[in-house]
Amino acid sequence: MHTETIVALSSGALPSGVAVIRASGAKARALLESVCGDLPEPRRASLRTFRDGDGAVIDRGIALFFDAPKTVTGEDVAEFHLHGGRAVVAAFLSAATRIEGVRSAEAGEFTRRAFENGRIDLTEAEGLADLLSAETEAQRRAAVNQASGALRHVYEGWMERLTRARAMVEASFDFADEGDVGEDADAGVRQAVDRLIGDMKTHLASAARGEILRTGFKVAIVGAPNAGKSSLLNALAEREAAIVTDIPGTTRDVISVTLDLGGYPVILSDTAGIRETKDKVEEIGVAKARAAMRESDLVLALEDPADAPGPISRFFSLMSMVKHPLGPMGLALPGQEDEEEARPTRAILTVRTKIDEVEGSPDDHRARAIEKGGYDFVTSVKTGEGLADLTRRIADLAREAAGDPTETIPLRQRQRELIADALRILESYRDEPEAPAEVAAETLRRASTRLGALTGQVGVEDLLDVIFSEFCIGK
Ligand SMILES: Nc1nc2c(c(=O)[nH]1)N(C=O)[C@@H](CNc1ccc(C(=O)N[C@@H](CCC(=O)O)C(=O)O)cc1)CN2
Ligand SMILES: Nc1nc2c(ncn2[C@@H]2O[C@H](COP(=O)(O)OP(=O)(O)OP(=O)(O)O)[C@@H](O)[C@H]2O)c(=O)[nH]1
Ligand SMILES: [Mg+2]
Repeated sequence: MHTETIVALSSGALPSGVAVIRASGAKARALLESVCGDLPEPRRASLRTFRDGDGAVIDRGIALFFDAPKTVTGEDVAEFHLHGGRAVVAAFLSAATRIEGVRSAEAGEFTRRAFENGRIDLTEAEGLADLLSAETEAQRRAAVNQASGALRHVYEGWMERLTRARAMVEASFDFADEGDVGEDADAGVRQAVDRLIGDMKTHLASAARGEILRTGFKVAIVGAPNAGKSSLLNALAEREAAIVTDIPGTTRDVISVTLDLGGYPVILSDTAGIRETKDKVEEIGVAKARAAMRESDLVLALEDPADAPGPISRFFSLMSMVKHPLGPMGLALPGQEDEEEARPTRAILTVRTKIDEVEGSPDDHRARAIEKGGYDFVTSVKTGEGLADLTRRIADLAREAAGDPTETIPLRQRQRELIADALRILESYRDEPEAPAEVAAETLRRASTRLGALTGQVGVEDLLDVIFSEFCIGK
């Protein structure tokens, strides 16, 4: 139990309509009594005049008292809803921290107390951090799922199964000279551990998809100089993010914008036109373009009507630059199956740009261009043709790659490493069936400390500072 009471502004930037100040700890009652003149009835919004230590009025607002232990932090909690002016909040915080035993909260300290008092586990705290930083609908849905205990449930289930297996191994010490009983128990434990290994592997594999919710679905726009790459980026981003000129070789650096497409975070990168060049700056740009292509989940290969090679030859020359290409049909190419840690979707879409420069009715030349070249899309930033279709396709691919946000698990590196560690240990148990029971018990114990660290049950003390500093002050 903490002796100090913490207080902070929990609502957003000032000025705001209403500012919410929270306090947590043993002095929450004293704070309420001092500021409001009385202790409001628990869990009822009460209108009060807030006064400082000298009795001067700070503001008139709503006060709330939540009595421990069934509160968000597990401690007594006070809330004050004030008018959201900078000076109002400053005066209130200064009056509050003048009370003995009350100090300003550090980043994430309310959540940390909730964790330390067992109100939430570490995966739920991490889910809350994700919820606060969620910018798209899919990110929000995944985060609220995790903050509500979806991962906790999975990891506690694993822990329970492992604990049962350990109990049986430890019990088998006593059966050492009773032959049959010990062997039956041993077979049961081995089967249980095998199943656990299988479930953990499935979990890690589906987490690889969820990672796209964290990093964004990466799309690289590539093509020859002047193909209309920067124009397309600007059109999709709906702002002038990249310089556009009629001079081939305008773009040198990779220019990225983050979009919300159908609720999925998409990072769209404009790159330098790829060509042989003697210009040192442009050459570096071309190298960066190739790197961006390799790191992307989707490549948009652009060609304008002046481009000679045509989409198919270009497609095949692009393939040699992409690490794990999937054809436009989503088929993996032979000998280039995804590595385990690689992202599931890699695709190339060919785009014919500047279709407005071609004579004829829009419908005619779309039909002609698709027939002639087999482009996936024909577009014009002048008329807007094809842009909505292209955007929809990118969003679809992002959704396919990331999976359903209520099921995908955007694991953190910390979690992935702990699971991989526990897996390695369990596999070493599996692979040494002749090991003495004492050794087996020790191996399983080591695996269980890794699983315990996932939910924060064990061995995370030095990690907590890192995890909770991710939050803002007041959370
Ligand atoms: N004004 C305000 N709004 C807020 C918060 C807050 O602290 N203050 N929250 C801050 O994050 C979130 C809500 N989270 C909360 C989670 C648990 C409890 C709580 O008191 N739980 C008890 C009692 C449940 C009950 O009475 O039904 C419990 O779970 O035992 C309160 C808020 C979002 N909105
Ligand atoms: N008519 C027409 N012109 C376009 C279209 N898209 C781009 N352009 C023009 O084509 C020229 C090149 O466009 P950019 O977007 O700078 O081309 P880029 O591929 O980024 O070129 P680099 O950065 O040099 O590789 C500019 O003059 C654009 O105005 C289009 O859809 N229709
Ligand atoms: Mg450009």
